[in-house]
Amino acid sequence: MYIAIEGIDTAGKSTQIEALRSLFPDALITKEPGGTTVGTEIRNMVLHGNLKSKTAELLLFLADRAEHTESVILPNMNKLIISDRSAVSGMAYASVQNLCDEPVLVMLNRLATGGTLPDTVFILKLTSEELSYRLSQKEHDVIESRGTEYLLGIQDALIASAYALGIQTVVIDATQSIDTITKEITTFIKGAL
Ligand SMILES: Nc1ncnc2c1ncn2[C@@H]1O[C@H](COP(=O)(O)OP(=O)(O)OP(=O)(O)O)[C@@H](O)[C@H]1O
Ligand SMILES: Cc1cn([C@H]2C[C@H](O)[C@@H](COP(=O)(O)O)O2)c(=O)[nH]c1=O
Repeated sequence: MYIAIEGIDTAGKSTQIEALRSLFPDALITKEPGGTTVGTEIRNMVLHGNLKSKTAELLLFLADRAEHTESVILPNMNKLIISDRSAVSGMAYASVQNLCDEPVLVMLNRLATGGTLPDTVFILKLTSEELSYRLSQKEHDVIESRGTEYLLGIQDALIASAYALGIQTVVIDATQSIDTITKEITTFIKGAL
């Protein structure tokens, strides 16, 4: 089973992934962008570089996804795969840039993944207040520096994108305690395994 934890920046994805790592020791834990050696370079280029072109940004995330699918996801399809982000983020973050229509984004993400998409995504949903607070507690990368309103728009787009890709979606209130969220995700995974 292939699942992804989704949510806007600071929603609590990495925190949940670390909890799931100890609860599911045999699972393959990975992430996008940066789940491969090449992907780490792409991640640095996009998030900490000086890209001018939004189209180049989209294509680099797609390149990361193609490399990640071929070298991490496909060889481990016999395991429980838990990924921090997926094509759902790819669709959602790109959709607010107005570079191309939704069907084109679906097509590009299907090309990058060869159609291998998560079986289920868990979308951690933040309130505006909690997002502002969590962002105020950290240094911002290129995308986080685009601000709260921008990220809240992406949060809506995450749900729409999972639907457009036909992926089963569980939306979780990310302002709940860390343990409550972990239990919600764990109960679902155990029921599906
Ligand atoms: N349920 C929670 N309640 C309160 N604080 C939380 C919760 N989950 C995570 N946090 C805190 O919010 C911050 C962001 O969490 P985390 O790094 O897990 O988010 P993320 O979604 O992986 O972020 P990013 O996408 O920016 O890497 C951290 O300081 C973390 O301790
Ligand atoms: C996969 C993907 C990600 N992004 C954005 C989302 C975040 O702002 C960063 C990744 O940072 P994180 O610490 O791993 O959350 O990149 C994007 O714009 N497009 C994508 O396809």
